[in-house]
Amino acid sequence: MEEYKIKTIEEGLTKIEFPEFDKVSSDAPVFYNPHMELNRDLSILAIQVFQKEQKREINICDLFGGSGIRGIRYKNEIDGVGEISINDISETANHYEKHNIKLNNLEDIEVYQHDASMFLRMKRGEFDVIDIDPFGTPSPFLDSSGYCAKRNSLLCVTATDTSALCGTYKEPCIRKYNAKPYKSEYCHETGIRILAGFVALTLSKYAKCIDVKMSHSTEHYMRLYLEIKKGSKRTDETLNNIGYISHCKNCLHRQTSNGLASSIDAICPVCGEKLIHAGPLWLGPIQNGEFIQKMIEETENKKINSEKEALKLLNKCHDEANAPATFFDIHLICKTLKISAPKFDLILDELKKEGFIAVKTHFKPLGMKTDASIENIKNILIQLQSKI
Ligand SMILES: C[S@@+](CC[C@H](N)C(=O)[O-])C[C@H]1O[C@@H](n2cnc3c(N)ncnc32)[C@H](O)[C@@H]1O
Ligand SMILES: [Zn+2]
Repeated sequence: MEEYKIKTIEEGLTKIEFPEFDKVSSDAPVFYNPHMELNRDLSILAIQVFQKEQKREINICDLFGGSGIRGIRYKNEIDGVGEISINDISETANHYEKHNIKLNNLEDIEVYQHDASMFLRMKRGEFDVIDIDPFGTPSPFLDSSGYCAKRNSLLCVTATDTSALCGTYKEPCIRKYNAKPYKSEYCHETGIRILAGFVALTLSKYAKCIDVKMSHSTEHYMRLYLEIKKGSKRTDETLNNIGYISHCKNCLHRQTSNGLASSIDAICPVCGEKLIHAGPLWLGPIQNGEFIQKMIEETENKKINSEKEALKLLNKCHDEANAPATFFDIHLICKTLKISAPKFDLILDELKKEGFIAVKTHFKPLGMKTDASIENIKNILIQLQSKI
């Protein structure tokens, strides 16, 4: 093994060492990204909540180990964990994973060197939690995850190819997720829904289906926490959540249509312009309020460095749980109306007074989720503007 200058970091209760590098990149001898600490902290909360709900010891697979930080933190910081399997295709990564297990005095962690898909194929039904954290897209590993995942298990999925999911260019999204994206003001939500839809469709061939417990889009990545259920009838039912979002870029109206091959309106019912479609994607819930509330409460029991940021995100995701798909960008609507934006909280209050759901979203600082129509929203903005 080559001699490297070693860097030591601490996350939660865990200490990790790996070869120092100048820039976070897949070229580093062993990959470590400090910007993913929030992702790892939230994973600890989500897996702990899952373990408590299951009321049993859980075995976890850290499929793309890198320095081993996830698997090692999961063993060190989550109660009720049995065996951990850390896998990575890189021999250097394996070396540091073993080193870091010793550094933290841990037992019941095995290190493997396999291609991720091969590993999942070999270990069918052995894991209660599978954590997929690859470079870029998780797409090539989802089929074997579907094959491996057992009934009532948790699948945690990271995607860092956000430009594909958000539709900066549509071809990569079609290639990787077999879905057409659209780069609207709410494209990060469309991206999460495309990812969830692709997982649901991929797993369905194994008669497995998803129940989204929590999801978020943060900085350069998206993350999903999915409880996996089994059964063909159940899977058929959840596939009713697959559909399309249609958007009018003239008046900003949007609508959803469930079903893979259902008929979709071509023309905006508000202004008569042509609608643009994104999908197939997941139109079912992408936040579970009860699960997220338990994650919020779990922060009391854990030492996480990102606590403030984690709580801010979790509270917003919690409030989004009962809101409909997509959100409105207040600045963009005001721009089309050629008025200045009233205070955000005033807009939310006014919509709520009129009986609508109106909440902020973690996706965008001035994003608003509501069941009000674009016409309702515009009327309220004009009324509030006239009072300024
Ligand atoms: C994004 S890093 C993992 C980071 C780690 N989970 C963390 O939180 O720090 C991706 C890792 O996957 C490994 N890898 C790449 N292709 C793989 C494959 N086909 N099968 C298994 N591991 C792979 C790389 O060696 C790298 O360590
Ligand atoms: Zn329109």
